[in-house]
Amino acid sequence: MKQDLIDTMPPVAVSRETEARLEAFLALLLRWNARINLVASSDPAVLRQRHIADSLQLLPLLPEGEGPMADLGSGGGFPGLVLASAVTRPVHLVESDRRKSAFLQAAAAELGLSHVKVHAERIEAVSLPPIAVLTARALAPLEKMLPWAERLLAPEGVALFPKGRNAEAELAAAQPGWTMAVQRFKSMTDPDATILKLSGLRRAGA
Ligand SMILES: C[S@@+](CC[C@H](N)C(=O)[O-])C[C@H]1O[C@@H](n2cnc3c(N)ncnc32)[C@H](O)[C@@H]1O
Repeated sequence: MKQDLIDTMPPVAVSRETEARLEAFLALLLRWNARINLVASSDPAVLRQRHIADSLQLLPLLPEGEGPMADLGSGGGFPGLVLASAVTRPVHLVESDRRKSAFLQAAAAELGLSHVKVHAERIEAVSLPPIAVLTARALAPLEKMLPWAERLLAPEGVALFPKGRNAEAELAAAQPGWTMAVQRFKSMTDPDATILKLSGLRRAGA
């Protein structure tokens, strides 16, 4: 496994249009969160920092171009729907929980994000076009996600996985059986977190 040193994330600026979409998204999230459990906190300041800013920091790491993106286990829309508010490429959100996927569908419609497609099904079964950039936050250990990533990514595709303090342990556990290049980026929103950028993911010996 090729490993690169940690890079520091650049600050993320978004357009006024995206900011307005994110404010509308926040209002919708708070409304739905009163009925279904989408996020633990209902404090707008916490949601802006811990969820919206945390998701937006992936923006500068997206590969160039308009190749499709997929976010696995999107939950309340993090990071997938937040990123979709700032990009024009097709975005697939995969979320098997029916109530959460209904929220994602309603949010995409209300924000006018016609490039978003919500898949209310399990990652293991979902059928997607070859994916240029795959994201997943707080979903599963790397060991479990790599086979999903391998199945869904285009040959030149990259995966962006925000990870907590166990990032290195997860990498070590997942390493046997895979070749890939790994870049690490320090999270701007959580001093203990690292964003892993994986490319060239292949089964060892394949
Ligand atoms: C802990 S939540 C994280 C949600 C969001 N990514 C975030 O960071 O706030 C994990 C989400 O993944 C979904 N999920 C877990 N396993 C899944 C699977 N195999 N297929 C589809 N969705 C799955 C769950 O329903 C849940 O909404």
